[in-house]
Amino acid sequence: FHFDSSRTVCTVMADWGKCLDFGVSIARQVVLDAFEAQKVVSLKTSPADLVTETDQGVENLLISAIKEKYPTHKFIGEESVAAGASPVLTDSPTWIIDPIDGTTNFVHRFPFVAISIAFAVNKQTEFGIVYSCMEDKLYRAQRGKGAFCNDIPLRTSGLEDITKALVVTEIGTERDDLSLSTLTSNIYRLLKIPIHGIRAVGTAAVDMCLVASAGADAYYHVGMHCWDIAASALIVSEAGGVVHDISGGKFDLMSRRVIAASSRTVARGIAQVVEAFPCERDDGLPDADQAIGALTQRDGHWVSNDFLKLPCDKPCGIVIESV
Ligand SMILES: O=P(O)(O)O[C@H]1[C@H](O)[C@@H](O)[C@@H](O)[C@@H](O)[C@@H]1O
Ligand SMILES: [Mg+2]
Ligand SMILES: [Mg+2]
Repeated sequence: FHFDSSRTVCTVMADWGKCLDFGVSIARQVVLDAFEAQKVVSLKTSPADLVTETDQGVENLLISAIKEKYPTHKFIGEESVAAGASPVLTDSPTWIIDPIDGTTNFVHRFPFVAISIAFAVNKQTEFGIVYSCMEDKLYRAQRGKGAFCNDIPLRTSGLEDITKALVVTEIGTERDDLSLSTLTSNIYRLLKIPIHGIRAVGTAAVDMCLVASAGADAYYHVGMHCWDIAASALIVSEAGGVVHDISGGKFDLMSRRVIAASSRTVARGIAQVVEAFPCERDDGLPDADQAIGALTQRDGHWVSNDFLKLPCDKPCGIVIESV
C-alpha cells in the first residue's frame, strides 16, 4: 500500500479551509447555544476531568462532516478515545480533534472555550485551527505558510529575557499528591526567577494561541493530551515561536509534555526550573524516564527487569553498560 502523502496533502489543502470553516461554523453554534444551558456533566479520569453531552455531540458532528469528504482518513478525538478508540498516531492522514477544550470553563460558564482541530500526515501536522468560541477568534496555521487570527498575521513577542516573561500554564485534572506538589513547586521556582507572572486560562489551546499572538511569552504543561495542543503547537511555530519538550529537548506530540515559547532562551529558562511528573503517553508507549526507571543494577550492569515494549511491539531487553 503506497500512500501518496503529497497528493493527499495537496488535495486536502486545496479545500481544507472551506471544509473546516463549514465544520467549525456548525460546531461554534452548538457550543454557543449550549453555553448558557444546564449541562449534564460526567467524570472521566478524576473528579476534575469533566465531559458533557456537548463535547460528545460536537466531536461526532465534526468527525461525520470530515468523514463525508475524506472517508479513508483516521481520527484521534478526545471523546472517541475516552470511549475506547485507539489514540496511536500513524503515518495515515489523521484529524486530531478536541471538540471542547476548556470543558470545566464551559460547565462553569467561564468564557474561555475552544474547538481545536489539527490535520497530520506522516505524523507531521500540516494545518490546524483553534476557534476560541466566546472571543470569536479563529486562529489558524498551515505548515510553512504562517499563522493568523481572524486572517491577521500572528507573531510571538520574541522575548529573550525570562525575567520579563508572562507565562501561562494549566492546573490540569490530576489531584494526586505527586502531580500537585510537582505542579505547585514548578510555579514557585518560576516565580522566584523572577518572572512577571503566571496565568491559567483553562484551555491549553487558547493558552498556546496567546503565546502565538504575543499575549503571553510562554506556555508549559505536563499532563495535557495531543488533542489539546496539536493545532496550537503548529500555530505557535508558524508565528515564529519555539515548541519543545518540558526538558528543553525535542517536542513529542504524544508525550503529554510541552514548552511553547517566544524564543529558545525563554524555553531553556523554563526547562531549567520545571520538573515533570510521570504520566502515561497518549500512545501508551514507554517514555525515556519510564524506560530508565524499568532498569535495575545487577553485577555492575544496568539491566531491564522486564521486557520493554518498543514501537515494533516486540519485547526486547536492553543492557546499558554505563549511565
Ligand atoms: O477541557 P479539556 O478538553 O478536557 O482539556 C483541558 C484539560 O482537561 C485540562 O487538564 C487542562 O490541561 C486544560 O488545559 C485542557 O485544555
Ligand atoms: Mg482539551
Ligand atoms: Mg476537550
